Amino acid sequence: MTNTPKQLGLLGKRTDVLQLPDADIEYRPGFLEHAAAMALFEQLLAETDWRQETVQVYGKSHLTPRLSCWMGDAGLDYQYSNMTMSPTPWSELLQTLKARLESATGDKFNSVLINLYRDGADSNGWHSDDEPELGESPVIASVSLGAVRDFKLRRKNKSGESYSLALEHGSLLMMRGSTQRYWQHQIPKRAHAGPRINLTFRFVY
Ligand SMILES: O=C(O)CCC(=O)C(=O)O
Ligand SMILES: [Fe+2]
Repeated sequence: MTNTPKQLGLLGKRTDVLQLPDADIEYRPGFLEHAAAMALFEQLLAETDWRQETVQVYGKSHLTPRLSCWMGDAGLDYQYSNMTMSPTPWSELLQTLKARLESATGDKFNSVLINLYRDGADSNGWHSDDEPELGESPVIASVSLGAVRDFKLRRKNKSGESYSLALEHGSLLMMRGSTQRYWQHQIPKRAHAGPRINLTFRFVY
């Protein structure tokens, strides 16, 4: 089944603003209607050119504990955890979702990193999306599909402040302003979790 723009129906009006210092984070559960989000998940799972990237950590090569695909406007190159990625051209499906996000948020995006967490053993370690190409105040729109996973936040300073949020199927998480400068985030492993797809729409300068 192919998603038409109409089938990518938006539902939720509820927005939770996380009250974290030096961060600007909003969570919108039910941003996508359940069935539309399910269809999007199935189509992305089947049609995405999934790859397992290699990263260098302290001079050693590691396979990332998830699959991913980088999609975006032609000519964009992007550094992510010491790897350079050239984007796959936009699919019609994700161009449609991008347009919906742009009208819902008022922001512009020219690329998306798609992650597949095959099961609860897949994860994403502590990081900030603070590469110079994302500008001073990166705006990141994160759409979650499939299994619920915990999104952990921790302050970069020594205050020990942290926060945990369950990212639900069909939800949208917006990160703006100084969030990446002062906070890190991660998706830890989780026992018995089913597959999950996450899309982080970004604007690369
Ligand atoms: O899977 C997620 O919700 C977060 C993904 C993420 O942080 C990233 O790709 O930079
Ligand atoms: Fe991230």
